[in-house]
Amino acid sequence: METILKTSQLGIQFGGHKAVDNVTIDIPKKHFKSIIGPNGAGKTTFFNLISGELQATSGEVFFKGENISRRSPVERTRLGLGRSFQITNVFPNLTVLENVRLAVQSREKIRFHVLRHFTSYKRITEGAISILEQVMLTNKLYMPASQLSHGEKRKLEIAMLLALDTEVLLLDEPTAGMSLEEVPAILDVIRGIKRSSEKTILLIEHKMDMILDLSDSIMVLFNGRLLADGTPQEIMNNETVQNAYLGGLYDEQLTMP
Ligand SMILES: Nc1ncnc2c1ncn2[C@@H]1O[C@H](COP(=O)(O)OP(=O)(O)OP(=O)(O)O)[C@@H](O)[C@H]1O
Repeated sequence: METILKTSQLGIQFGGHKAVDNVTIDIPKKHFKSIIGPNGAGKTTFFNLISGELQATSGEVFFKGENISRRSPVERTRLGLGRSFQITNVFPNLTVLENVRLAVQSREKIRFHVLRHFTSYKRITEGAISILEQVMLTNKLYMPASQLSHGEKRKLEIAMLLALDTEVLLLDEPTAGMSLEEVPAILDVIRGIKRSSEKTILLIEHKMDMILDLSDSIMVLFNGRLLADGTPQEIMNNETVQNAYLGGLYDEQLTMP
């Protein structure tokens, strides 16, 4: 399968600390890759280097063969790399539908570099509703965003990311801060996006059940370095990964209150 995203010896240093160190990966189109590793391993920093929030101090990022290492976050979004916090913030007093409609409108602006959009109100509303169907929020269309539960807010964030309609989605811990009861709903949403679309998805998560359920491949970061990259089966059976991360993770989960 054709490569859509590639990093080559990518790295960034903060002071003397290499937060991401020499990471080379190749992600095929329509692939689902999860990124795991202990706290502080460099996962979010790696996302920031891909999305352009941070400029690499070494190495390169390629999107569809083009070196995008010097491009801004907005330019990268325009090319097709979407990350949830790049989009307009959620407006708490606006309804769910109004928020997603604005996100659809902002896509038109990002795409066509224009300050005024000429797309019809009806088409934008229909687009927004179809995205809200995907994230299972159509029962909350007219609820102000501020009144949503935490889990529903994360669904709204995913909806606003989908509204950008980028080929690559970067999801950074979509279940963070959720109650255990809310997790299956987000899992269903992500599973649905994976099943029904042409998107390439990169997911940072700590919940191993979810990762194993969704991933085509998993990369493991440890101290900024790529410790392993392989199928879920290969990663689960990898002794180095077991020793460095998975063993500890399960101990942690077992001792959690
Ligand atoms: N802007 C920054 N300035 C200085 N240090 C930073 C900056 N961003 C990240 N770091 C450091 O880089 C390392 C990697 O952080 P990062 O947030 O990428 O880890 P992570 O794997 O996403 O962790 P977590 O699972 O806790 O979210 C950490 O030591 C962090 O303190």
